[in-house]
Parts: sequence; structure tokens; C-alpha cells
Amino acid sequence: MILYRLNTIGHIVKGNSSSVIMNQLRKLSHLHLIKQRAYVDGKWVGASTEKVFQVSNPANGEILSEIPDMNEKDVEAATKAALTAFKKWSNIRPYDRSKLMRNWFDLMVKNQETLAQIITLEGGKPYAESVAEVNYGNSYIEFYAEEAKRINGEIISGTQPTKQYFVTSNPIGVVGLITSFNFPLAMITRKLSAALAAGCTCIIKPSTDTPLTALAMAELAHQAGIPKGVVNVITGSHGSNASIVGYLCSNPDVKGISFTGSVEVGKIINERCAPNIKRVCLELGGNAPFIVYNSANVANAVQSAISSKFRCSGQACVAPNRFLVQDGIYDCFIENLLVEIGKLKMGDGSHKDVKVGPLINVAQVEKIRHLVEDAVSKGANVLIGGRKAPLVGDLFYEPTVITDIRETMHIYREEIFGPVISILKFRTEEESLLVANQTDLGLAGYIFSGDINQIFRVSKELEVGMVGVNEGIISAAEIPFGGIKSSGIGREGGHHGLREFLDYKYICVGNLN
Ligand SMILES: NC(=O)c1ccc[n+]([C@@H]2O[C@H](COP(=O)([O-])OP(=O)(O)OC[C@H]3O[C@@H](n4cnc5c(N)ncnc54)[C@H](O)[C@@H]3O)[C@@H](O)[C@H]2O)c1
Ligand SMILES: N[C@@H](CC=O)C(=O)O
Repeated sequence: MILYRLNTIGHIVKGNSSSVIMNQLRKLSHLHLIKQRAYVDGKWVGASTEKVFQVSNPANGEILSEIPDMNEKDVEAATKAALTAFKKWSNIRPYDRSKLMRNWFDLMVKNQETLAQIITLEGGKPYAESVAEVNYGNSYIEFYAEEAKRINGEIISGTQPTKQYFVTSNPIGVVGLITSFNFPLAMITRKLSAALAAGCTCIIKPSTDTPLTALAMAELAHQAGIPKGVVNVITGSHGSNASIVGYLCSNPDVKGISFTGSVEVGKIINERCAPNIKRVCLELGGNAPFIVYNSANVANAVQSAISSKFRCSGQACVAPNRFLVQDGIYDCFIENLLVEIGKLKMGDGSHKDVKVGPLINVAQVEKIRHLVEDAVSKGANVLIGGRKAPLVGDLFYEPTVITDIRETMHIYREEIFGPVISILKFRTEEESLLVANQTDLGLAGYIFSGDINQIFRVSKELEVGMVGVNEGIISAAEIPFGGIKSSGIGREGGHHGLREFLDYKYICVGNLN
């Protein structure tokens, strides 16, 4: 029998190894971007303790890889590397930063199929969605490679004739980028590309559930010629997250933290960063209303509901959470919705025709189960689904529609993050706004209406950072993505996203004649 082991740069080679899962490595060895090491200072490294943790495929539980379970000592090494690299990276010509980012973009495009396969393997989303994520994620690299050349200062016209005021834009320094499992590529490129363009160096801490995509991206950044120490990826198990992230938040050499994840962890990060007055950008959870008014095009509203709700099995921060449907079209909307849901095939995302993959882990499945059971116990009606799908796999939950949602139910206020459509009927526009805004969260909101006056009125009143009008997919590299209320602080994407990684410096030249 041929045995395989990892060489010092994390590639699979023939030889003896006791720590890796041989069958899986053999099966995956054609995916040359699957790594078993973290990436620090331009090198592929293990944890200082040599501890590892397993990454598995949520569709079938198969172990995909074992990767380093790092600790504070490992993060310290990454921080030192990023600090050393910052001196050079922040001072090279923006055109040179742009060129290196463009090289990275080209390699990401060239390897898009392998990247998409890795996303499906570790995250479970249907392959077509993974390809869409790679394209979407790459668009941030392309966008910010161009923006890197346009980070300009200002000359301000003053009232005092003997003084001239200048403002320069400068990178804030080393930054920690901590990301969620659900978009393992795009949530990183959205942060990393803006940070690199601004001249910052980075320590990336990908989700414990989906670190392989991040490591594959690091390999391509390495091949693109991005200098050592500029991009570092550290990995950790669920048990190590608090200490790894805690170190990044409290080390004064790390000047900013950009976090994408739950409100719960976002609050911890905000608290940990406060003593050092550290810059934070928090992209947190949502509770999006999806309001369908009587004048809406129902066919469009139904198609948009399907595409925005079932993307990543409902595990998207901007996924609609509460469907508010006006009484005049309520029956018609539901009838059409059920027909479309009946067409959705559930299964392993690597199989053709699968539209709904697994949830990421047992905790997520249990959360959905509890939310639906609580709603049903308080009077909600299940029209379709409403249960786990053990015959498909342990982490599958059936696409579900429940109606008669009330304020007392947990599902009314909490982010569902699963394939469950919860519906309320309303009569007046005033009532719809009252319900839509009755939440602490304010990420996205959707309006379906044929009345232009209503569209402007409701867009203005919705307490959210982003509004989709007659449209369920609103993300793009060039727009400011982010929320208000407890959904976060700051924006990612567009020229706005650069500001999270820049400081202004005002220079006054005085005593001029
Ligand atoms: N607003 C946005 O742009 C956006 C985008 C994607 C996801 N999200 C939100 O992310 C959440 C789902 O993602 P998730 O389950 O990966 O979130 P999460 O908060 O559990 O994890 C996010 C990151 O923090 C790490 N982490 C987990 N527990 C930690 C702890 N105690 N201390 C320090 N770090 C910890 C994780 O490993 C991961 O890297 C949802 O609420 C979703 O709405 C928001
Ligand atoms: N789906 C969002 C990320 C949140 O999950 C996006 O489109 O960027």
C-alpha cells in the first residue's frame, strides 16, 4: 500500500505518516490547493504545540483534512511577521501593490473551479453557488486592485491666508481579519483586498468550520508574489478561538480588527478591543424583513424569495428572516411559493441539480429545530417541511414554510440562518413598517411593490443599512455593505470599505507669505 505524508510546505507526498487521514488525502490529492498547514511569514507552518483539528464535509461527515490548532504563541509569531512586513508594504508604490493584487486576482480566476470545489467540500453549498461565490469574492480583489491607485489626499481651502492645509490618507497598520463560515472566500477577499490596497498587512483567522478555502487563497497570494508577512493565515479549533481572537484584540501592535460573524461574538470582540481604543469593523447578523405589497409582481417576489432565502441553505447574513405579505396577494404569494419550494432538490452540494445543501454543524441544525418547534407550540402552522431530513444526512433540514408568526415566538426576533420561511400577513403599510422595524438588528430589508411613491417612503423608513427594491440579491463589490443597530459598525466594499483601513493625517504649513 502506498502511504502518504505531508512535506514541510504542506504538500502531500509519498511516505509514512501517522497523523493524517490517509484515505481522504488520497481522494483529495488532485485538489492541489488543499493544505494541511497554516501560513505565517510566507511559510507553511504547524502549531507550536503540534496540535491539529479536523475539518469535515457537512454533507456526509467525511474528514477532509487535519490542520494546525494554534494558540497565542503562534498568533504572536504572525503578528511580528505582519509588523515587519508593514514597513515595506505600506511604503511601496500603490501601483506596485495594485499589480501584485492583480496577479493574485488572475490566479484566483485561473483556479476558480478548484476553489469552488473546496468551498463545497468544507461548507456544503451547492457547487454552482460556490462558483458564484468565487466570482463574487474575486470581484473585490479586482475592484480594490484598482482603488489602490486612487487613495489620494486633499488640499483644503482655508480662511487664513498664511496657512495651507493638507490631508493625507495612511494605512492604519497590522490588522486582524476574522471571518464567518458561510462565505469562506468572499468574506475574506472583501476585507483583505481593501486592507492590502490601503497598505495594511494582515492576520486572517478563518472560521474553524471552513479554513481550507482561506489556506488555498493564501497559497495563490504566495504564488502571486505578495511578499512574506503581508498575508498570514492562522487556524484554530472551536476551543482555541477565544484565545486566538482575544490575543489579536488585545495586542497593541494590531491596530484594527475587522470581524464578520454573529452578534454574540461581535460584542465580545468590541469589548476586548475597547481598552486599546482599537479600530473595529463589525459585520454581524441580520433579521431582514421581506415585504410584499399588494401592487408587487408576485412572480418576481416569489423567485426573489427563493433565491435570497435558500442561498447557502438560508445561512446568509442578508437572507430574508421575516416575510411580511399584504392581505390582497397573501394567498397567491403562498400558493406560488409552495410550488417553487417543491422543486428544490436537497443533497450533497457536489451533486448536479442539488439546490439546498446541509447546514454547517449540529449546533445550527438544533437551533433551527428549536426555533420551529417553539413557533409551532405557540400557534404557527407548518405548510411544508418543518423537520430534519436524516435520510439525506445528519445536517440537513427540509426547506420549510411556516405562517401565523407572532411577536411572542423566538423566530420573530432571532436570526434563523436556515432554510425556513416564516410569514406574517399584514393589512396596511404602517403596520408593515412597525413589524419590520421591531428588531434590534438592521442589516438588510427588501420591498416588493409596483408603487414608486411607496418604494421611496418605505425605503426611507426601514431601519436597515441596505434595501433591495424588487430584488433579492443586493451584494456587489462596489457598494457599501453593512448594517445599523446591532448589525454592526462600519462598511465593507466600495470606496467606503477602504476607510476602515486608513487614518487621516492633517498637515498645516504655516507662516507662508
Ligand atoms: N454582516 C455581514 O456581512 C455578515 C456576513 C456573513 C455572516 N454574518 C453573520 O455571521 C454569523 C454566522 O457566522 P458564524 O457562525 O461563523 O459566526 P461566529 O460568530 O460563530 O464565528 C465568526 C468567527 O468568529 C470565530 N469565533 C467563534 N466563537 C468565537 C469566540 N467565542 N471568540 C472568538 N472568536 C470566535 C469563528 O471561528 C469565526 O472565525 C451570522 O450571524 C451571520 O449573519 C454576517
Ligand atoms: N451573503 C452576504 C454575506 C453574508 O452572509 C454577501 O452576499 O456578501
